[in-house]
Amino acid sequence: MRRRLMTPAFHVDKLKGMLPSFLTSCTNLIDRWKKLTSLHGSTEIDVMPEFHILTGDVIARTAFGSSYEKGSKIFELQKEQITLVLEAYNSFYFPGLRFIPTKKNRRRYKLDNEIKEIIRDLIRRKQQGMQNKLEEDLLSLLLQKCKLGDQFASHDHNNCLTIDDVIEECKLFYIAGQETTANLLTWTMIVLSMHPSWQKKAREEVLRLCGKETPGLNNINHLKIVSMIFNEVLRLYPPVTLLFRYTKQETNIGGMSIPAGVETVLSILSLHHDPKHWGHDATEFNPERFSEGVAKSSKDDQMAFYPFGWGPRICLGQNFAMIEAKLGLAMILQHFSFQLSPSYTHAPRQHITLQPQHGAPIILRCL
Ligand code: HEM
Repeated sequence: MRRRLMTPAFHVDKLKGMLPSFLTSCTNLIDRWKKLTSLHGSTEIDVMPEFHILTGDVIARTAFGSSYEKGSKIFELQKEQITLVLEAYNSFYFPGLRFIPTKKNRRRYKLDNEIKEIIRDLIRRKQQGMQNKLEEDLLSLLLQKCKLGDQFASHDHNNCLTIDDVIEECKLFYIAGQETTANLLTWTMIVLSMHPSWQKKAREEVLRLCGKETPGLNNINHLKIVSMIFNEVLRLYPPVTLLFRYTKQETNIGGMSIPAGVETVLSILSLHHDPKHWGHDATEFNPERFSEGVAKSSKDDQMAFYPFGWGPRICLGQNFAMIEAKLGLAMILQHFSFQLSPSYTHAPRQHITLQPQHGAPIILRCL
């Protein structure tokens, strides 16, 4: 039910309305990089944290509209919370530990309350503002789906979101949308630095379609080479490497019977690197394999490409992420050329998402 109510917020028409927010964040990134390169015409920079700033900024603006600064504060707190949760996950465990008021647990409760309080306050303000004019941000769109009656009730309603649902959705936008898209852009910069001929092809395409003008939805939709590159990066370095499914009832998959109550794991990473589907060059970067589209990309024409999952739980933010990534990369290619720093070490590691373990130091040159 939550998914059905959330889906319209990611409809292409709604994404069009969010374009100014995408462009503001991308322009801020380009301006920041221009300043950094202004003295010598070039500079070395770790692009991974840069893309975290970009994608966090995009989500804060698109999720919270005019209140994006408060939204950014939520994300900062959430980042701290995720770090604490991961620490707890990786440390010694005994039942009930999370209820003991240790220093870290107290900090986690405090963060949780603070986040919820800021979101409640944002919702209150939005609801007051919505009586005057409709905003196009995700929070406003979700609130239009809420018949909250008692504004701060958290009991279940039929066919609408409760205030607690809205809070959870706001948190999910950030968790699902920030790091994944930042990783896609980070790996793309790394791979295009390793393969300068593809960097050149991508830049030529962007300049042919957009010149030096700020790109819009019309021209980014025609970026074929850039799309092929993104697909190949998503195949080799999928930000989400595993999909989990729980069998509610006995299920048959490919002739194998799986009883109810079993947690199954699909390794997207293994599937994307399997020579059976991708041929002898499965581990190599070759965007040409996507030249006739995703459906014809694998050797045996069997669908073996699942960076956004599949089926009823497929990523809701897929179009959102691709618009953001295309705008960001197109603007970077318009303004900079780039190569890997000699200090770069290639070490992909899975840390929630697939990331370069030692960062992505890149030398940027202003064009
Ligand atoms: C390159 C970027 C991204 C990748 C690779 C990615 C990948 C995924 C994957 C693999 C899933 C799980 C699907 C499944 O279980 O079958 C997922 C779910 C989800 N993603 Fe994304 N995602 C990306 C960006 C985003 C963005 C930008 C947003 C929102 C702004 C977003 C929102 C969501 C949501 C809400 C779900 C949960 C859907 C549900 O449970 O029904 N994602 N994503």
